[in-house]
Amino acid sequence: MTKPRVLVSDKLSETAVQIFSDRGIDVDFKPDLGKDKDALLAAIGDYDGLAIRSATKVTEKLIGAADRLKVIGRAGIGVDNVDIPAASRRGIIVMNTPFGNSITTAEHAISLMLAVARQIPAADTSTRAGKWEKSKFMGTEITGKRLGVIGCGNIGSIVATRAIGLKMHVLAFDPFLSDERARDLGVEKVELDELFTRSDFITLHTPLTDKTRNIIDAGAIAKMRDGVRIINCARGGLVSEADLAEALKSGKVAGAGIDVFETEPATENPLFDIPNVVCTPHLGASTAEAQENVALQVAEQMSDYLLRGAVSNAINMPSITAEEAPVLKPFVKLAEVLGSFVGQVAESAILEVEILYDGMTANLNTKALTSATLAGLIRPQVADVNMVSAPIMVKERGVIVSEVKRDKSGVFDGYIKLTVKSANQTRSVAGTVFADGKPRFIQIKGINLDAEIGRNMVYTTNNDAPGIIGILGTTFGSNGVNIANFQLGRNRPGGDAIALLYVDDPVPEHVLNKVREFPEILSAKPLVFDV
Ligand SMILES: NC(=O)C1=CN([C@@H]2O[C@H](COP(=O)(O)OP(=O)(O)OC[C@H]3O[C@@H](n4cnc5c(N)ncnc54)[C@H](O)[C@@H]3O)[C@@H](O)[C@H]2O)C=CC1
Ligand SMILES: O=C(O)C(=O)COP(=O)(O)O
Repeated sequence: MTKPRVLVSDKLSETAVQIFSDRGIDVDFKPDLGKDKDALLAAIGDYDGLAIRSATKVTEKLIGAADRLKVIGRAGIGVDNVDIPAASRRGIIVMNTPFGNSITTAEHAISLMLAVARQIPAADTSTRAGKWEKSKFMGTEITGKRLGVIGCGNIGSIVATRAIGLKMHVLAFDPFLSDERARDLGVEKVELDELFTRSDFITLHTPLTDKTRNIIDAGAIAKMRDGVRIINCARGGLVSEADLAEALKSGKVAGAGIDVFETEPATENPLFDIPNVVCTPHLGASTAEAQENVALQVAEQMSDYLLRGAVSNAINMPSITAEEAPVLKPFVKLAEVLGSFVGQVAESAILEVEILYDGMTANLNTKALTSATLAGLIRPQVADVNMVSAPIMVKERGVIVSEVKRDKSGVFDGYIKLTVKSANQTRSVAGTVFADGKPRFIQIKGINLDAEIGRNMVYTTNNDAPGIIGILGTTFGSNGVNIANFQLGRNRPGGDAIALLYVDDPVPEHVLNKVREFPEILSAKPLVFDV
């Protein structure tokens, strides 16, 4: 295996570089490259992995030039700077480090809240200027005040518990916050409008999505208490800067603590000229501790993926642990082969896919196996597809996918059965992995068999009549096609029958046509499997 190559294009701790090198990965540490779009575009084609923070914008254009890229690792939480659908379509895994900087960011939100409440930056500047303006900087106490937390996930809940420690009453709005979790945290769960109308301070901790963009705008501010203070340590774009600036000028909003901006780096901004606004340059995650955490974690995760196929904290792919990866590998192969079989024989548009996990296969990572099945299924139509891109591509095509799990029901410890409904037919194929670690077909069209899977195969459907073995054996043999393995099956004597032949080399079309001339042979298809 050639050594994977990783580019670090943002200011990550050098711990990341050390870890990549120690794990045997070639690493280029170019912390300023992320800011230079053109240089990054020119360089990206040489790398298998890209490690970033928020300064590198991973656009569709960049992904289009990333011919070798397999993984993007975000040393941090927010991945709104990565075009995830574009990465998924190209089969590139996007992973983040969901906990490494959350305490640090929560602490920054609390710091900004206190700094705004007591106008510490302005008081500092004034004092250093020799003004001693004691009465100008009258503050507000936070004890007993209501803090509204919008988004009560990792960071929001840390902020909430810290604020409770500071004797604040916390109101939380988060559509995914359960009553039980709210009780455990000691917060009052409320709807957004109630949070707006009752809070003295409001802090934002949601990701930036189409739903959360401008969650605080003029309309939201109008519902708030006069003199409310707003803290944004999550993402610029959650708060309309123009509307906030107006509300600060009118006095409706008494102060704001802003770490993140609609456009970053923010060198000019409508908020900069307004007093009672405390600004920091996206420092939420910037502590030595957090930066060590996220650098270490992202480098370990990316190395595990590039070297061992383990997937953790991926946004666009189910997790696969390093221990699980080798166990799962033959079943991933089996799943791909099952999908590939149907994908190669299907003649009309696929409408529905059902994957049945029987016995021990139901206890494996079926999400990953389903992704592999889908990749095999659509690879005959879209060559450049893998476990990351297959689910999104299948979804884009409107195909309904379902998974069924059940206890062991037959002679095998477990097997996978794929049933695919297309416009004019329903097809099914089942397989398992034998003790030798190799996948086998055990059923096709409901007909039992035990077929070894080779790279080149021929699949025929035929009438159950005498002489089929002779027809296939003689026609192939007289045309120089060597058969490695031959499997026959039928649903009942004289009924539907199939044959599956594992051949040494691809069978030329003119030889298949000769086979097709026999009236007993209903169809003959060449198949290729990546085994
Ligand atoms: N300033 C900085 O340097 C940093 C900023 N961040 C930002 O903080 C954000 C939150 O991080 P975590 O708490 O770790 O994420 P998380 O995923 O644990 O929590 C986000 C919460 O927001 C909730 N949410 C989603 N849509 C919502 C909506 N419409 N209204 C209310 N709640 C909604 C989710 O249910 C979830 O509980 C990140 O997405 C990132 O953008 C994160 C780290 C550092
Ligand atoms: O982790 C996040 O979401 C952050 O916003 C931190 O950003 P940064 O890594 O400091 O550029």
